Amino acid sequence: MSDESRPSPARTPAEARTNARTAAVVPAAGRGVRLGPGAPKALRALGGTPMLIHAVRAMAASRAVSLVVVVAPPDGAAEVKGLLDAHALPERTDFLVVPGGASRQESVQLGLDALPTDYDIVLVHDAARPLVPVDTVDAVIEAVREGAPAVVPALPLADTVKQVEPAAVPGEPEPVVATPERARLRAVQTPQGFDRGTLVRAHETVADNVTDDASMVEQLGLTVVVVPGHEEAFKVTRPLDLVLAEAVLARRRLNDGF
Ligand SMILES: Nc1ccn([C@@H]2O[C@H](COP(=O)(O)OP(=O)(O)OP(=O)(O)O)[C@@H](O)[C@H]2O)c(=O)n1
Ligand SMILES: C[C@](O)(CO)[C@H](O)COP(=O)(O)O
Repeated sequence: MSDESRPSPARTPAEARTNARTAAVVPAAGRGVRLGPGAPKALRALGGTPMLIHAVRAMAASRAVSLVVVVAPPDGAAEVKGLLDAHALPERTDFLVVPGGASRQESVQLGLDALPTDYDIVLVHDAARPLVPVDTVDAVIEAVREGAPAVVPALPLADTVKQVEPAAVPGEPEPVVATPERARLRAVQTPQGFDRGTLVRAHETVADNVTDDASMVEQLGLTVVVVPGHEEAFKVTRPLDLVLAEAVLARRRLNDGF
């Protein structure tokens, strides 16, 4: 039998993923209680543009991402659709908007339910991380394409971390019970990337209210791998984070000359 007529060997899952289509689910349904009173966090302005639009653009900046599913505040789907219509995305990128749920896990699940069948790689990206650079997005996708079932971008920690016994009475000093070895700790960011079947199974299996999708995959007993995260992929959680995000954006605009 000549080489040409020989049937090609069965493809491994990793090979099958080389040409897989990639979608990003962007949970944006949170209130942003820690940021303080105001509109839902994802709709608050950063550099004059809603944080959510920055996050969606960050996903669409990757040439590999052809669909972004935005999970809107439960009563804000129409408003979010209007915002996305008003802020152009690259022509290659479609978007869908679905209403979110009461927890982050529920919101991600609702986003996954809306995904068309022909997407095999899924990114989950917090709307609250509006400034993640495209190189980080691409590194996550590349690691999933190469065969990892779950990939997280992460950074080493700058602070020492203590494990404490939470105080019985709020405000009382908390006793330290352990100091984990810092060199082995990482602060995890998004987008987290998944083989779609793995993420769907994780959400079907793990019923707790988990805020980190990759940890659900860990609970299935599968290996999650880390790629380098980026300082600018930080999560806007508290008021000072918004000040920092404005400063990062202003520096980018200065560097880009607009
Ligand atoms: N019911 C929820 C809760 C959170 N999220 C999203 O999950 C991401 C990460 O959550 P976090 O930063 O904790 O946002 P909030 O839950 O809004 O913050 P807080 O706990 O301060 O209210 C955010 O993009 C948020 O919009 C969501 O889609 N649905
Ligand atoms: C997914 C995440 O951003 C990874 O750091 C984080 O777990 C979200 O947690 P939050 O409590 O919803 O902020």
